[in-house]
Order: sequence, then C-alpha cells, then structure tokens
Amino acid sequence: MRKIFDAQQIRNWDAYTIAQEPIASIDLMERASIAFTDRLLSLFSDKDFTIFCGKGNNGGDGLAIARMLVAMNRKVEVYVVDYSAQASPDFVVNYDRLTSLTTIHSIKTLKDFPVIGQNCVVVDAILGSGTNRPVEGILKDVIQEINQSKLPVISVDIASGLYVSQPIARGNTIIQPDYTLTFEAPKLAFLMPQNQLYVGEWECLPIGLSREYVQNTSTSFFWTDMVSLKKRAKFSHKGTFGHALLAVGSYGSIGAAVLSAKACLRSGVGLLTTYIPACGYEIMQSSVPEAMCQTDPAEKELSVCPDLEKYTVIGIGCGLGKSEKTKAFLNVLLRQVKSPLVLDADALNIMAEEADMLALIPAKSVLTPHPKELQRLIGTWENDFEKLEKVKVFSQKYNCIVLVKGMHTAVVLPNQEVHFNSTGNPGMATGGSGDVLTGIITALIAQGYSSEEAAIIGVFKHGEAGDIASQERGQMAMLPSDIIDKLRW
Ligand SMILES: NC(=O)C1=CN([C@@H]2O[C@H](COP(=O)(O)OP(=O)(O)OC[C@H]3O[C@@H](n4cnc5c(N)ncnc54)[C@H](O)[C@@H]3O)[C@@H](O)[C@H]2O)[C@@H](O)CC1
Ligand SMILES: Nc1ncnc2c1ncn2[C@@H]1O[C@H](COP(=O)(O)OP(=O)(O)O)[C@@H](O)[C@H]1O
Ligand SMILES: [K+]
Repeated sequence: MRKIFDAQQIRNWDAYTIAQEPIASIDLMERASIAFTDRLLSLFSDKDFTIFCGKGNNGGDGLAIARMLVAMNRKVEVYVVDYSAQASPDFVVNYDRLTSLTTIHSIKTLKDFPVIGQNCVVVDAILGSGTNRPVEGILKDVIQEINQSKLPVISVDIASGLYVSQPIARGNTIIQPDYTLTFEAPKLAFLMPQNQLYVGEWECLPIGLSREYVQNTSTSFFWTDMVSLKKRAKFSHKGTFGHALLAVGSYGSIGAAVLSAKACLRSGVGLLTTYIPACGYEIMQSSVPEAMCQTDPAEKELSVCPDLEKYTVIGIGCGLGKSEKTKAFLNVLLRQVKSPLVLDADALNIMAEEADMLALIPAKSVLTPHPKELQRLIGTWENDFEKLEKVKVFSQKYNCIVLVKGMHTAVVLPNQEVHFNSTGNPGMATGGSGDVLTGIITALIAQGYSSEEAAIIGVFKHGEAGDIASQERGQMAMLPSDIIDKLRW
C-alpha cells in the first residue's frame, strides 16, 4: 500500500528531500531526468525526439533530458514555449548547460511551431505538477498543435494542463499523451475515469524522494499495489474459515449465482450455503457440488427469508431481480440479519428505491455497486472528485464500505480513507465479473478478515486474477469464469 499525495504535499515532499537528504534541487532534477531518459529510451529505442519545454521545473526537466539525449548522439529538437518572462532557477541552470550543445528554439507565436519529423516522439515538458490554472495564449496553441500532431506523445511527470489533485473544468486544454512517466508516486488525477484522455499508459519512476516524509505525512488516499494474507494455521478445519450464505439468483440469472458461489469457494471459505430460487437447484448442485444448496419456496425468485443465525457473513444481490416478492424478502432479511452483508447488484437497486432500507444496512457491510448502481444510491455527480466526496459521506453515514467499481476501483471506508486498486483490465468489463467479486469478498469476511481488509484485498486479487486471465486469453476472449480459474491465494 502506498500513499497518494496532493499537489501541495508533493511540493513539500520535494522540498523535504532537498533539505533532509540533503541534495541540491538541481541535482534532484538531474536524478529525475536520468530516470526519465532511461525509460524513454527503453520505450522508444529507434526514435528521434522533439521536446517542448515550459519555463518552470517541468521545463527544466525537459532541458536536462534533451542534454542527456544529445550526449548519447540522439537526434533531438528542443523548443521552449515563451509564455512568461519568468523562469525557475533550475530551468535557467539547465538552459545554460544545454545552450552550448544544441540550438534551443523559442516559440513565441504559433508561427514558431515546427514541422515535426514523422519518426519523432514528442516529449511534453511544458507544465508539470505546478499547473494551477487553465492554459491560455501560446501555451494553449502549442498544446492544441501537439494534440493534433498524431505523433506519439510522452509527458514528463503529468500531462501539461492537468491538475494533480483537482477536477479539470470542461473545455480546459490539456495534452493528450500516449504515456505519462511520473516521478516517484501515482497522482490522484491518473485514477479518475474522466481524465483517461489526459494520462494514457502511465508508470512511476522512483527518484529517491524521502521515505521519512511518507511516514510522517497523512493522507486519505492510498494505492493498493500489494496485499498481505493471513497464514492458514496448520490445525485449522473448515469451521475456522466461516460459514457464508450467498442469497442470489432468479429465473434467467442462476448463472450469476453460480459465479458468485464458485468464486467464494475458490477464495477459501470454510463452508458455503447458497440460497436460491427453486428453479436453480439442479443447476447449482451439479455445477457447484462443493456448496450446500437451500431453495426458496418460490420457483423463480427469492421470497422468504431463511434462518440466518449460523452464518458468519451473507452475500446478497447477484442476479436477484427486483420483483415485489424479492423486495419483501430483502426487507425481512435486513431486519433479521446480525452479520455484515456484502450487497451487490439488485440488492442495491432495491435499496436505492426504498430509502428506509438503507438505514437497516448492518454496520461494516460492503456495498459493491457498478457506476449506474452507485448513481442510484448517491445521485449524480459533476466530476469524479465530487463522486468520491459523495461516496465518503454515504460511507460515513451508513458506516459501510462502498466500492466505486471500474478501472482502479476505489474502496471507500467509513473512516474516510479511499484505497485505489492497481490491478485489473478492461477484459473484466463484461457481465458476471462483479458476481465473482461478490463471492471473493464474502469468502474473505467469512475467514475473519475485517470488512475493510476483505474489500481491499478482494478487489486487488480479483483484478490480479483478471490480469492473469487476460495475459492467457486476451481481453476480448476472457470470461468471468476465467477470473475465478486464475485466482491464486
Ligand atoms: N526539485 C523539485 O522540486 C523537482 C521537480 N521536478 C519537476 O518539477 C515540476 C514542478 O515544477 P514547478 O513547480 O516549477 O511547476 P511547473 O513546471 O509545472 O509550472 C511552472 C510554473 O508555471 C506556472 N503555471 C501554472 N499553471 C500555469 C498556466 N496554466 N499557465 C501559465 N503558467 C502556469 C506556475 O506558477 C508554476 O510555477 C514537476 O512536475 C517535475 O517535473 C522534478 O525535476 C523532480 C524534482
Ligand atoms: N476497464 C476495467 N478495468 C478494470 N476492471 C474493470 C474494468 N471494467 C470492469 N472492471 C471490473 O469488473 C467488475 C464488473 O462489475 P459489474 O459491472 O458489477 O459486473 P456484473 O454485475 O455484470 O457482474 C468490477 O469489479 C470492475 O471493477
Ligand atoms: K508535462
């Protein structure tokens, strides 16, 4: 798990490192530029480079990168966008270091914008984490020209014009890179779906910023890049790992019930009982023989709440449908249940329509809505930052864990922490992937993980299995069953 910092904290992190390591600011810039150049050349070994620089430290990086490429006899054209009379001190030092080695062109008006060679990669070092307002004038013109160039674009630290930790306004002009190589740590902006055009593929380049600063600085945003699991005790038995109930399925959606049950069993649950409509009995018993199966008196839907006493945790919602009988079933279940719930799909849709049901959510339940289901619960949002704020309010109000599913699923905790997931891929964007996740999280709670841990670990392992499945089959061919098949604990 890593911390994600906002723009001010990143500035402080640089300053702290400079003061405490200690290292001169210009030498830290050199370190960052070496890391960037190394990775740039491994990505584009046979390309020429056109580097656009601003006049702050991001531009300083661009000049240092240019110097390193020149020293390696690479073909490089360097342009400084002359949008301001002021330049940062480290920009000036790097300007002086480069100017005797190659021509540094200046862009004052659009007439100065070059014709870029077709073998070129464009390096965007115009604005970095210091971007604090929409770009105007020549900056805007240059960014628009680069975006229209159709050449590969790689941004230094962050796309010029994008804010590190604030929403962008509609109509802002921002570089649309193919890649972003960012220094040290992920930026909040990269994790927001609305910014996908302005990030491209991204990776972090370590530049040795202070570990101590990380330990001493608090944040509510985290990046889950690894998880730790509890060891199974040698003398454990099935009773050690909990008894889960999955209340799932309706006529036509027994597949969702089967997927959630298989995923639950593949995630270490001690005992699993599925509670399904009568029509699903043979399907469930033959496709998931490891699960016990209890049926509802109704043929096609869940209608009567079973005895819930013996269950450690209950997963509910996959393929449930929203019939009147099922609504009544859920209402009774919410009043009787004493264990935490994992609430998915139609369980959430029903609750979104019947607001008093929300007040009945047991403490530390996990809600796993996809974007449409989330909207039904919290209403609409102006931007992804506001969406997270609304989810935080909801999570605190109902003392539950809420997932914002998708690429980089956010797990929002009642203590207001937000944990973004690093695993997963668009091959998982297919019906049934969410049912698998419900089964996984239910199994983890059954085994004694806290609901918070279960959500964070479950989302990570779900995505990890999805990544293995996509490597083997490709994103288009993979199925939710393949995600279950590739779970490794
Ligand atoms: N020593 C350090 O602090 C390090 C900084 N590094 C680089 O420095 C960057 C941050 O540098 P800076 O803080 O100088 O900021 P930028 O280079 O992002 O921006 C330069 C200046 O432009 C101004 N500005 C912001 N938005 C503008 C807009 N829309 N139109 C016109 N002017 C605008 C700001 O006042 C800012 O001071 C990082 O992204 C990274 O690339 C790296 O070299 C690593 C080390
Ligand atoms: N582009 C993506 N990248 C990573 N994970 C994704 C992507 N699209 C979907 N997923 C994951 O797949 C799952 C889909 O869940 P959901 O939409 O509820 O599916 P269903 O209800 O059909 O089972 C979620 O865990 C989500 O995070
Ligand atoms: K940049």
